[in-house]
Amino acid sequence: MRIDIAAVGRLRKGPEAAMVSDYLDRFAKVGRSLGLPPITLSEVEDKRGGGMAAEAELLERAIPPGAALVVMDERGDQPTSPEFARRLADHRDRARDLCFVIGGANGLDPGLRARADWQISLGRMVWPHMLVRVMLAEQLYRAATILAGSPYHRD
Ligand SMILES: C[S@@+](CC[C@H](N)C(=O)[O-])C[C@H]1O[C@@H](n2cnc3c(N)ncnc32)[C@H](O)[C@@H]1O
Repeated sequence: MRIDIAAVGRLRKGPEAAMVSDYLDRFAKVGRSLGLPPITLSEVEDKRGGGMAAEAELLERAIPPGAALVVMDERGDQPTSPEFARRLADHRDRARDLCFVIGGANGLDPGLRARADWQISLGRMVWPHMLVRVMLAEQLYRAATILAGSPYHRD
């Protein structure tokens, strides 16, 4: 199994980048004993201003073939953290690759959203995509701690 995050835009050095890196490191440490691989983050950038369609093409290239596609979108499902953890474990148990996709300032191409296996919302409000990276990385770490039975998550 592999787990990827494909995101539009380059995250410069700063607090968000530090938090993403910290949560992904923590995920890798906890995940090791759970059979969860370290997460790979790929950033895509369309410098020619081609909008959502051009970004979708770049994202498609970053999504590993055959991976279950999970798009982050405010219109999606709102799983609880334990439900999210179960879904992660389910993919691990079926050895299915997983790729989370985060759009840029324009949002995600409707075609990409339509072909997603799962659309996850972090609430109905729209968040800046850099914060969505932090929140997703934290939820992945939280999911790993739930699967490990550690007390980080409290219902
Ligand atoms: C600034 S938002 C783009 C908003 C854009 N106006 C739209 O209508 O989609 C950038 C990206 O962050 C993610 N995002 C923003 N808010 C979110 C939320 N509440 N839940 C899940 N993902 C969110 C989505 O992937 C979105 O494409």
